[in-house]
Amino acid sequence: MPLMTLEQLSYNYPNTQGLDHLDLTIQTGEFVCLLGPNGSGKSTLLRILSGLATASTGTYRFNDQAITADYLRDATKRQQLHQQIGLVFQNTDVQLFNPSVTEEVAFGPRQLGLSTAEVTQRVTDCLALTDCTELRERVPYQLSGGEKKRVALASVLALNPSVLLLDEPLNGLTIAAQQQLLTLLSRLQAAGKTIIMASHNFQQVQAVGQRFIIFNSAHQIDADVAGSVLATQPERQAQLMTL
Ligand SMILES: Nc1ncnc2c1ncn2[C@@H]1O[C@H](COP(=O)(O)OP(=O)(O)OP(=O)(O)O)[C@@H](O)[C@H]1O
Repeated sequence: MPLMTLEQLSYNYPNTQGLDHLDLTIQTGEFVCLLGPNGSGKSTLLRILSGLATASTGTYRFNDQAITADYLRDATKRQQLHQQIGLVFQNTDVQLFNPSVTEEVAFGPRQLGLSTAEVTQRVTDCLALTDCTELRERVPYQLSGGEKKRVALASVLALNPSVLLLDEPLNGLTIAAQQQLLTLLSRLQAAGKTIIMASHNFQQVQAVGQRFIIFNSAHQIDADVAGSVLATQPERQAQLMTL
Protein backbone atom coordinates (compact mmCIF):
# COMPACT_ATOMS: atom_id res chain seq x y z
CA MET A 1 0.00 0.00 0.00
CA PRO A 2 1.38 3.43 -0.89
CA LEU A 3 2.08 5.80 2.01
CA MET A 4 0.46 8.83 0.38
CA THR A 5 -1.82 9.07 -2.65
CA LEU A 6 -3.18 12.20 -4.27
CA GLU A 7 -5.82 11.91 -6.97
CA GLN A 8 -6.74 14.91 -9.07
CA LEU A 9 -6.13 17.10 -6.05
CA SER A 10 -6.62 20.84 -6.41
CA TYR A 11 -6.33 23.55 -3.78
CA ASN A 12 -7.69 27.05 -4.17
CA TYR A 13 -6.88 30.07 -2.02
CA PRO A 14 -9.62 32.72 -1.97
CA ASN A 15 -8.22 34.54 -5.01
CA THR A 16 -5.53 32.23 -6.33
CA GLN A 17 -5.02 28.65 -7.27
CA GLY A 18 -2.48 26.82 -5.11
CA LEU A 19 -2.45 23.37 -6.73
CA ASP A 20 -4.03 22.20 -9.98
CA HIS A 21 -5.15 18.56 -10.38
CA LEU A 22 -2.20 16.70 -8.87
CA ASP A 23 -1.84 12.94 -9.18
CA LEU A 24 0.93 11.65 -6.97
CA THR A 25 1.94 8.52 -5.06
CA ILE A 26 4.64 8.43 -2.41
CA GLN A 27 6.00 5.20 -0.93
CA THR A 28 7.36 4.64 2.57
CA GLY A 29 11.07 5.41 2.85
CA GLU A 30 11.39 7.68 -0.18
CA PHE A 31 13.51 10.86 -0.16
CA VAL A 32 11.54 13.24 -2.35
CA CYS A 33 12.53 16.77 -3.34
CA LEU A 34 9.83 19.19 -4.46
CA LEU A 35 11.30 21.70 -6.89
CA GLY A 36 9.82 24.61 -8.80
CA PRO A 37 9.71 28.37 -9.07
CA ASN A 38 8.38 30.69 -6.36
CA GLY A 39 4.64 30.38 -6.01
CA SER A 40 4.42 27.06 -7.90
CA GLY A 41 2.73 25.20 -5.03
CA LYS A 42 5.44 23.44 -3.02
CA SER A 43 4.43 24.88 0.36
CA THR A 44 0.76 24.32 -0.40
CA LEU A 45 1.42 20.66 -1.13
CA LEU A 46 3.32 20.27 2.17
CA ARG A 47 0.40 21.88 4.03
CA ILE A 48 -2.00 19.38 2.41
CA LEU A 49 0.26 16.39 3.11
CA SER A 50 0.61 17.41 6.77
CA GLY A 51 -3.12 17.91 7.24
CA LEU A 52 -2.90 21.66 7.84
CA ALA A 53 -5.11 22.22 4.82
CA THR A 54 -7.46 19.95 2.91
CA ALA A 55 -8.13 19.55 -0.79
CA SER A 56 -10.62 21.88 -2.48
CA THR A 57 -11.34 19.04 -4.91
CA GLY A 58 -9.84 15.59 -5.40
CA THR A 59 -8.49 13.30 -2.66
CA TYR A 60 -5.50 12.81 -0.40
CA ARG A 61 -5.07 9.44 1.28
CA PHE A 62 -2.48 8.72 3.98
CA ASN A 63 -2.00 5.01 4.73
CA ASP A 64 -5.22 4.48 2.78
CA GLN A 65 -7.18 6.84 5.02
CA ALA A 66 -8.82 9.78 3.23
CA ILE A 67 -7.68 12.99 4.93
CA THR A 68 -10.72 15.23 4.73
CA ALA A 69 -11.90 18.28 6.66
CA ASP A 70 -14.34 15.98 8.44
CA TYR A 71 -11.58 13.56 9.43
CA LEU A 72 -9.42 16.40 10.77
CA ARG A 73 -12.27 17.85 12.82
CA ASP A 74 -11.78 14.89 15.17
CA ALA A 75 -9.06 16.11 17.58
CA THR A 76 -7.76 12.60 18.34
CA LYS A 77 -7.40 11.70 14.66
CA ARG A 78 -5.80 15.06 13.94
CA GLN A 79 -3.25 14.53 16.71
CA GLN A 80 -2.49 11.02 15.45
CA LEU A 81 -1.82 12.39 11.98
CA HIS A 82 0.40 15.19 13.28
CA GLN A 83 2.34 12.66 15.32
CA GLN A 84 3.05 10.60 12.21
CA ILE A 85 3.77 13.51 9.88
CA GLY A 86 6.10 16.26 11.10
CA LEU A 87 6.39 19.57 9.24
CA VAL A 88 9.30 21.98 9.56
CA PHE A 89 7.88 25.32 8.40
CA GLN A 90 9.56 27.69 5.99
CA ASN A 91 9.17 30.51 8.49
CA THR A 92 10.67 29.05 11.64
CA ASP A 93 9.39 31.90 13.81
CA VAL A 94 5.83 30.57 13.60
CA GLN A 95 7.02 27.24 14.97
CA LEU A 96 9.03 28.40 18.02
CA PHE A 97 7.12 29.81 20.98
CA ASN A 98 8.64 28.37 24.16
CA PRO A 99 10.92 30.24 26.61
CA SER A 100 13.90 27.90 26.16
CA VAL A 101 15.19 25.46 23.57
CA THR A 102 14.76 22.56 26.01
CA GLU A 103 11.12 23.56 26.63
CA GLU A 104 10.58 23.91 22.91
CA VAL A 105 11.74 20.36 22.17
CA ALA A 106 9.97 18.92 25.25
CA PHE A 107 6.63 20.52 24.30
CA GLY A 108 5.49 17.92 21.74
CA PRO A 109 6.46 14.80 23.72
CA ARG A 110 4.72 16.26 26.80
CA GLN A 111 1.57 16.84 24.74
CA LEU A 112 1.70 13.14 23.85
CA GLY A 113 1.57 12.32 27.55
CA LEU A 114 4.98 10.65 27.74
CA SER A 115 6.59 10.19 31.17
CA THR A 116 9.12 12.77 32.43
CA ALA A 117 11.95 10.27 31.90
CA GLU A 118 10.86 9.60 28.30
CA VAL A 119 10.50 13.32 27.57
CA THR A 120 13.99 13.99 28.95
CA GLN A 121 15.43 11.16 26.87
CA ARG A 122 13.80 12.40 23.67
CA VAL A 123 14.93 15.97 24.31
CA THR A 124 18.52 14.87 24.94
CA ASP A 125 18.56 12.63 21.84
CA CYS A 126 16.97 15.17 19.50
CA LEU A 127 19.16 18.05 20.67
CA ALA A 128 22.24 15.88 20.09
CA LEU A 129 21.02 14.70 16.68
CA THR A 130 20.52 18.27 15.45
CA ASP A 131 23.66 19.63 17.10
CA CYS A 132 21.61 21.83 19.44
CA THR A 133 22.86 20.59 22.82
CA GLU A 134 24.85 23.76 23.41
CA LEU A 135 21.75 25.86 22.74
CA ARG A 136 19.53 24.14 25.28
CA GLU A 137 19.25 27.07 27.74
CA ARG A 138 18.83 29.73 25.06
CA VAL A 139 15.65 31.59 24.14
CA PRO A 140 14.54 30.21 20.73
CA TYR A 141 13.32 33.60 19.53
CA GLN A 142 16.81 35.08 19.98
CA LEU A 143 18.68 32.45 17.97
CA SER A 144 20.15 32.94 14.51
CA GLY A 145 18.15 31.78 11.48
CA GLY A 146 20.19 28.60 11.11
CA GLU A 147 20.00 27.79 14.82
CA LYS A 148 16.23 28.30 14.75
CA LYS A 149 15.97 25.85 11.84
CA ARG A 150 17.88 23.20 13.80
CA VAL A 151 15.74 23.72 16.92
CA ALA A 152 12.55 23.54 14.84
CA LEU A 153 13.78 20.26 13.36
CA ALA A 154 14.66 18.94 16.85
CA SER A 155 11.17 19.80 18.10
CA VAL A 156 9.58 17.97 15.17
CA LEU A 157 11.88 14.93 15.54
CA ALA A 158 10.98 14.74 19.24
CA LEU A 159 7.53 13.52 18.19
CA ASN A 160 9.28 10.69 16.31
CA PRO A 161 7.19 11.11 13.13
CA SER A 162 7.52 8.48 10.41
CA VAL A 163 7.28 11.18 7.74
CA LEU A 164 9.27 14.38 7.77
CA LEU A 165 8.14 17.32 5.63
CA LEU A 166 10.54 20.24 5.30
CA ASP A 167 9.83 23.56 3.61
CA GLU A 168 13.01 25.18 2.32
CA PRO A 169 15.02 23.92 5.31
CA LEU A 170 18.35 25.02 3.84
CA ASN A 171 17.46 28.70 3.50
CA GLY A 172 19.60 30.90 5.69
CA LEU A 173 22.08 28.13 6.52
CA THR A 174 25.81 28.33 5.79
CA ILE A 175 27.15 25.82 3.27
CA ALA A 176 28.60 23.77 6.14
CA ALA A 177 25.27 23.78 8.00
CA GLN A 178 23.43 22.82 4.79
CA GLN A 179 25.75 19.83 4.38
CA GLN A 180 25.22 18.85 7.99
CA LEU A 181 21.43 19.00 7.66
CA LEU A 182 21.41 17.03 4.41
CA THR A 183 23.61 14.35 5.99
CA LEU A 184 21.22 14.18 8.96
CA LEU A 185 18.21 13.85 6.62
CA SER A 186 19.93 11.03 4.72
CA ARG A 187 20.60 9.27 8.03
CA LEU A 188 16.96 9.67 9.04
CA GLN A 189 15.94 8.17 5.72
CA ALA A 190 18.34 5.27 6.27
CA ALA A 191 16.63 4.78 9.65
CA GLY A 192 13.34 4.23 7.77
CA LYS A 193 11.76 7.68 7.68
CA THR A 194 10.13 9.16 4.61
CA ILE A 195 11.52 12.60 3.75
CA ILE A 196 9.77 15.18 1.57
CA MET A 197 11.63 18.45 1.18
CA ALA A 198 10.69 21.58 -0.78
CA SER A 199 13.44 23.69 -2.29
CA HIS A 200 13.84 26.11 -5.15
CA ASN A 201 17.58 25.44 -5.21
CA PHE A 202 18.34 22.28 -7.17
CA GLN A 203 22.07 22.64 -6.58
CA GLN A 204 21.57 22.34 -2.83
CA VAL A 205 19.46 19.18 -2.93
CA GLN A 206 20.83 17.44 -6.02
CA ALA A 207 23.09 15.09 -4.07
CA VAL A 208 20.51 13.76 -1.60
CA GLY A 209 17.20 13.56 -3.44
CA GLN A 210 16.27 10.19 -4.90
CA ARG A 211 13.15 11.49 -6.59
CA PHE A 212 12.48 14.99 -7.88
CA ILE A 213 8.97 16.33 -8.35
CA ILE A 214 9.11 19.49 -10.41
CA PHE A 215 6.27 22.01 -10.33
CA ASN A 216 5.54 24.60 -12.99
CA SER A 217 4.19 28.09 -12.51
CA ALA A 218 0.67 26.83 -13.33
CA HIS A 219 0.78 24.86 -10.01
CA GLN A 220 0.95 21.51 -11.76
CA ILE A 221 3.50 18.71 -11.67
CA ASP A 222 5.69 19.24 -14.70
CA ALA A 223 7.93 16.21 -14.15
CA ASP A 224 8.45 13.44 -11.64
CA VAL A 225 11.88 11.87 -12.12
CA ALA A 226 14.20 9.56 -10.24
CA GLY A 227 17.59 11.02 -9.33
CA SER A 228 19.29 8.30 -11.38
CA VAL A 229 17.32 9.37 -14.48
CA LEU A 230 17.89 13.06 -13.85
CA ALA A 231 21.63 12.35 -13.68
CA THR A 232 21.45 11.38 -17.39
CA GLN A 233 19.56 14.55 -18.38
CA PRO A 234 22.03 17.45 -18.43
CA GLU A 235 19.54 19.75 -20.16
CA ARG A 236 16.92 19.32 -17.48
CA GLN A 237 19.57 19.74 -14.79
CA ALA A 238 20.69 23.00 -16.39
CA GLN A 239 17.07 24.19 -16.48
CA LEU A 240 16.60 23.30 -12.79
CA MET A 241 19.69 25.33 -11.90
CA THR A 242 17.88 28.45 -13.09
CA LEU A 243 14.78 28.09 -10.88
N1 LIG B 1 -2.15 32.34 2.17
C1 LIG B 1 -2.31 32.51 0.87
N2 LIG B 1 -3.31 33.25 0.38
C2 LIG B 1 -3.49 33.42 -0.96
N3 LIG B 1 -2.69 32.87 -1.89
C3 LIG B 1 -1.66 32.13 -1.46
C4 LIG B 1 -1.39 31.90 -0.06
N4 LIG B 1 -0.30 31.12 0.05
C5 LIG B 1 0.12 30.87 -1.21
N5 LIG B 1 -0.69 31.46 -2.12
C6 LIG B 1 -0.58 31.39 -3.59
O1 LIG B 1 -0.65 30.02 -3.97
C7 LIG B 1 0.29 29.71 -4.97
C8 LIG B 1 1.23 28.61 -4.48
O2 LIG B 1 2.03 29.12 -3.41
P1 LIG B 1 3.06 28.27 -2.55
O3 LIG B 1 3.43 29.08 -1.36
O4 LIG B 1 2.50 26.92 -2.32
O5 LIG B 1 4.29 28.15 -3.55
P2 LIG B 1 5.80 27.71 -3.31
O6 LIG B 1 6.17 26.86 -4.48
O7 LIG B 1 5.95 27.10 -1.98
O8 LIG B 1 6.58 29.09 -3.38
P3 LIG B 1 7.94 29.57 -2.64
O9 LIG B 1 9.06 28.88 -3.33
O10 LIG B 1 7.92 31.04 -2.91
O11 LIG B 1 7.79 29.24 -1.18
C9 LIG B 1 0.99 31.03 -5.30
O12 LIG B 1 0.36 31.59 -6.41
C10 LIG B 1 0.77 31.86 -4.06
O13 LIG B 1 0.75 33.23 -4.38
